Order: sequence, then structure tokens, then C-alpha cells
Amino acid sequence: MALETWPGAALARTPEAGALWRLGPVRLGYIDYLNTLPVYFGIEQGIIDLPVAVRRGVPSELNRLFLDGSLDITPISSIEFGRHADRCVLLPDLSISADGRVASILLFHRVPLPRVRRVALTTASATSVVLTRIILERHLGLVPEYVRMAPDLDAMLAGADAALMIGDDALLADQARREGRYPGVLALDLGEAWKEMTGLPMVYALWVIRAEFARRSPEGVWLVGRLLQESQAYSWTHRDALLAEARRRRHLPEPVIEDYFRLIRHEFGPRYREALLTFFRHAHALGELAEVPVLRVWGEEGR
Ligand SMILES: C=C(O[C@@H]1C=C(C(=O)O)C=C[C@H]1O)C(=O)O
Repeated sequence: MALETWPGAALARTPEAGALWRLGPVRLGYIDYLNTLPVYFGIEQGIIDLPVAVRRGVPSELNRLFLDGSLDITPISSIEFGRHADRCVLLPDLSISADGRVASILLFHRVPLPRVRRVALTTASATSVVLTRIILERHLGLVPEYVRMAPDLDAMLAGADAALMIGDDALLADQARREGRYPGVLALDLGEAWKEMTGLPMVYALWVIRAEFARRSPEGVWLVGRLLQESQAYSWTHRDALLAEARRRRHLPEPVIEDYFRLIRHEFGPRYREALLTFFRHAHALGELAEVPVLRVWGEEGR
């Protein structure tokens, strides 16, 4: 997991960024999957100045770094936010979600679902691990056993009937499957299964602010929040460049990436908040969450 800095070349031009830089760079997390690229692309292109020190990692790594105090603002798995809501505030209008099919949260299975007894769960995920339990146990009425494994589909399916993969690992494995590398293996899209079960979108990740950072540096929070929105706007108005960058990062056919960028949503409006609370209630019923937390959103407290 590399530490990198993105000090915009023209930092000095932006007085508020300059002020923030003097406080020390914001320690920002970056999920090393395509789903986060549209949020950061503008900043990465140096179009928008943001004095930050960036740590890239898979969700479980960012979850851990945030909880041990090493990151100020970062996307984390929504279930981890639920478990530690007292330690953070949510950045408004930002999430990693999908309204139904998501394409990158996949349960690969080599026997029909009713015969699945043993499930390998990627060590990269937290939210989708719980979502898998909700779909298999509460939706399909199964009682499988689970093992955690690194995201390697061959190894996972050698030791289990089904395998949960997320993010680019899932996109790449599914591409290989569609090209015939895994004969007899099917893929259940858990976003689609969740929508079938609840009629709702699914919120996989949220951007959290460390409570102490929010207290110490409210101007930093405003700036980062605003620039992440501007960066997103840049991404969608420079769609071709965004797609080219995505293709440079991952060897996936263009239609697959285009489809994925249509499915992934970064909004967090009322319907998505309701969906998140529904997910939390199911997680609570399974003993995965001690209590359903209140959603504390930056700028909305005390309303
Ligand atoms: C849609 C996705 O959302 C994510 C799933 C996460 C999880 O399962 O814990 C965490 C962050 C996101 O990367 C994905 O990775 O495919």
C-alpha cells in the first residue's frame, strides 16, 4: 500500500488549500478499485488542487487504517461505519452504491445455490461479507459455513462451493468466467439479489471523517467535501478520458467498464440512506451489528 502525495502544482493559487496545507496534508484513503476512480479522477489529473497524503488499499485495509487513526477522510465499508459510527461523521452526498445489479459484488458458485455448504469470503471486504450472509441465510434460507480467503477464485473454489469476490477482482474474474475459464461456474450478483429481496439500492461504502479531525479542521472537511464533488463533476464531463484511464488500469473490455460506470452510483440521498438503515437492520438481526446507529452527516448535525 503506497503513500503518495498529490500537492496540486498550483496550490498557492488557492488560498484555502494553502491554509489547509499549513495544517499538514489531509490523510486521504483511496479504494484501489475502479469504483473510486470517478470520485478522484479530477484531483488526480491535477485539475483541482488538494493538499493530501493518499493511501491506496482494498476496503479492509482502509477500514483498519481509519480505525487505528491513520486516515482523516476515507471511504470505508458501510458495515464498518455502522460498527464505529460514534468515531466518525459522514461526508454528505458521497457513497459507493448501486440500485440493483452492481457487477462487482459477485458470489461465484460451482454447485446450484441450494446445495452450497461452504463459502469462501474475500478478505478484502466487510460489507459484502455481511450482505452474503443476508442473501444466503435470510433470503434463500441456507445455513452454510464460511471461511475467509484471499481473493483468488481458483483457490477459493478448490476449497469451497462458492466464493465471494468484490471490486476489480470480481470484474476480472467474471470476465475470465465469461471467456470460458471457469466452466460450470455461475455468478450471483448480490446487488441484484438484494434489490429482489428489499426493493432497495445497496450502499457498499461511505466516506467518513475522523471525529477528531472534523473538530480540529472543519475548513479541511468543507474543502475536501467540495473538491471531491468538483472532481466527480470533472470525471463525468471528461468521460472519454475517464474511460481511457480505467482501461489503462485494468485489462477489461470497454463495454464492461462503460456498463460498470453506469451501475456504480456515488450519491447518498434519502432513498440510499433508507436502504443503508435497512441493511443495518438485517445485519443487526444476524448479530453482525450491535445496534443500528444514527447517521451523523457533516453539516446536518443539530438540524
Ligand atoms: C461495489 C463495491 O463496493 C465496495 C464494497 C465494499 C465491501 O464489501 O466492504 C467496500 C468498499 C467498496 O469497494 C465493490 O468493491 O465492488
